[in-house]
Amino acid sequence: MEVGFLGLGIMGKAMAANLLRHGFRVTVWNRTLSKCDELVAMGAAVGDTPASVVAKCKYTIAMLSDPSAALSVVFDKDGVLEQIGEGKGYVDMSTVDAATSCKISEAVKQKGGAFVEAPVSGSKKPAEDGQLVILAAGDKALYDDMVPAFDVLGKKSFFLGEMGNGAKMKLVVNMIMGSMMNAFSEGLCLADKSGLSPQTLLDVLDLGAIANPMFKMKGPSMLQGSYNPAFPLKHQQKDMRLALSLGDENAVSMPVAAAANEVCPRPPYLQNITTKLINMQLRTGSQAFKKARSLGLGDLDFSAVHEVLKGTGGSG
Ligand SMILES: NC(=O)C1=CN([C@@H]2O[C@H](COP(=O)(O)OP(=O)(O)OC[C@H]3O[C@@H](n4cnc5c(N)ncnc54)[C@H](OP(=O)(O)O)[C@@H]3O)[C@@H](O)[C@H]2O)C=CC1
Ligand SMILES: O=CC(=O)O
Repeated sequence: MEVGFLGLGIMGKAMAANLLRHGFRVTVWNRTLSKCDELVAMGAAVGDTPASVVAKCKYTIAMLSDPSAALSVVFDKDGVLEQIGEGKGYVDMSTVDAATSCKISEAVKQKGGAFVEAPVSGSKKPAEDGQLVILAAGDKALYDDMVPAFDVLGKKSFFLGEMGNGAKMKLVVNMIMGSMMNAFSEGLCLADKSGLSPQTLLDVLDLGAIANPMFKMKGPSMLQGSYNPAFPLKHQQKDMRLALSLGDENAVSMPVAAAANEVCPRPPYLQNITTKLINMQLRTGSQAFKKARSLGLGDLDFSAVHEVLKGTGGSG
């Protein structure tokens, strides 16, 4: 099977390499073209532009940073839309909001092509190991065509129905993950400040009902203040922002997610007012992931939010 692959960041590079290792013929493109070299050494071909990749390949996958990148690669000059058409499929695996997926879907369909959104759960290591969880929605026939590729990239694919459901599911998952990371970081700080060994806390957590791969993998490096990026903090902050916006759209109050993002001590005059007002303050106020980005930590792993929560990153 031949596929195009647009976007060779942390995830895209690992995913394209995996496809190559499993015998797929892959044509890659990346905005910074030099990042294609490693894939070429593994046997990939290179396209000069997204349009040229789509012209060559029946199926093209994208793995890009955010909604603006996803839209740019489709709609800008030399973009996907210039060559998509009858008999071709486009699969965007980036984490974006449902509105972005729907906009791309409509444009691709108008040109006669098929579109599937397929964001993934799982980070750099699962991408390298083909252990992602794929959250797809949209054109079912294209989804079925892509199953051989999804089987290489992931351990399980979900087809979630209408366009936008993949994006929404991914944002719900990452909203939970971002809140958990904040709670975890606070727990490490609390253990430390109250005279307990944070390492012993990790051991205790790992044996109990809330043991999970994220605590196990990130905990030891957080204790060392080491944040080599697997999932960049700037992307987690984007996901919190998009998830909170999804909450707003659906009138779902999410005080935990909002509070987990918050870093400013609440001023006393706000402490006794209604939950609704507090939520407004949290959503418009300084937030932990935002604060971390503003301190220049956006390219580190998202666990670097720990620096803000423990105060060394300079809390607001
Ligand atoms: N890392 C992770 O653990 C996971 C990430 N995700 C999601 O997957 C997506 C990719 O993540 P990841 O690989 O970590 O991100 P990276 O930041 O490592 O890579 C981002 C990619 O997007 C490209 N890009 C950014 N802006 C533009 C633009 N305007 N036009 C064209 N290309 C652009 C970059 O190109 P260039 O090299 O030129 O900068 C790069 O190829 C994100 O949506 C993220 O939220 C999902 C699950 C896990
Ligand atoms: O989006 C990030 C992940 O780890 O999943």
